[in-house]
Amino acid sequence: MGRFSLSQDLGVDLGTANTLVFVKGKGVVVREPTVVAKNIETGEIEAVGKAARNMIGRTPGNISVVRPMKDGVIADYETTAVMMKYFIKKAMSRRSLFAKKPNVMICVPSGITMVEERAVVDATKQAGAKDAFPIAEPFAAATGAGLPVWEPTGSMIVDIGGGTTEVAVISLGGIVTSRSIRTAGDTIDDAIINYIRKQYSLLIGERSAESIKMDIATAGEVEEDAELAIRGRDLLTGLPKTISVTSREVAMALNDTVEAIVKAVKDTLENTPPELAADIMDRGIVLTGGGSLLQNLDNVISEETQMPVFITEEPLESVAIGTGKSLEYIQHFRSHPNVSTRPTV
Ligand SMILES: Nc1ncnc2c1ncn2[C@@H]1O[C@H](COP(=O)(O)OP(=O)(O)OP(=O)(O)O)[C@@H](O)[C@H]1O
Repeated sequence: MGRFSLSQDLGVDLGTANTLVFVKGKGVVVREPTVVAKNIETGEIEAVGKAARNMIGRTPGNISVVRPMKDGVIADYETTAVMMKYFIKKAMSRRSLFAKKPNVMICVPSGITMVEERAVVDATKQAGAKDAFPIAEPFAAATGAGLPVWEPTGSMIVDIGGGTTEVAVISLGGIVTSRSIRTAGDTIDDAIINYIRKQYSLLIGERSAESIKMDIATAGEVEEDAELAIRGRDLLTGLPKTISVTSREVAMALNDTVEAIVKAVKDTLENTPPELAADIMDRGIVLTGGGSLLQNLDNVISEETQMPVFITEEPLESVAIGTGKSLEYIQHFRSHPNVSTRPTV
């Protein structure tokens, strides 16, 4: 198997919520929110990543904070390219900035269209890559989670990110069957915002919704009810107001979203050839992505599918690690169109 040996090749997880950069030989060196703050009047970039995220909902009129990725694909091309350039530069050591441009393995949702994939490849090159190699996100996630993706055994991965949930069964270096739905962490935040608006006539920001999700939200039945005070703007009086929400009511608000994720898993299992389904029964389903940290979601998936379910050790990093690791097998990918990696022209 031919190997790429350029030392500064990179793996990039260009996510809807977070962008991570993996440097060969070093591991994940950049973990930043996929957020950019722009000055609307001058068009200049004011902040990128964490600094920009801290500005969400707190900007004056001339600054706009944008999330250039939506549902796993590029929503704002120029901003994505500028942001990636910044992250790639940050990831590379100063010495290597003068060396050759890096090859970049970049993950894309498995349900991506050719046009959307082309945009990712072009943006990566615009950001400074010599060449860009797209890799299907669930394949990268499974590789990063340490599953035996190249072996003749069925591995099932469920990667729940910010914008997409990717479910795939992998065997012999290829995706045997998969589902990609645009329901994930962001959908949960939106469901929380909508619930609080309807129930309490209170408008809360996306960061408040995310803290509700991380602190008290649960999938399925709630055993121990928890409460959280939350601030927003009263839609009736227009004034700031604090209310208290419970995990039980939030769990109800999330029912549809959780159901959609469970359905994607079940649909994929239904399409899985019996031998591979037997392997998955033995080895279990592996969850990755930040969304897999929603409390009790692993148990709900396990109950609904009657399969063992495990959350990987570093759910937020699996895709980036897998993307980086896969750089070594680039030639292999070229002969596996199912993995979605093809050489770019
Ligand atoms: N403890 C937690 N509980 C629930 N959700 C969480 C937790 N931690 C992170 N998340 C959610 O995980 C999501 C981000 O996950 P991740 O970084 O894997 O996604 P991404 O790769 O950016 O998105 P995508 O793969 O869809 O493009 C966000 O929606 C975030 O709110």
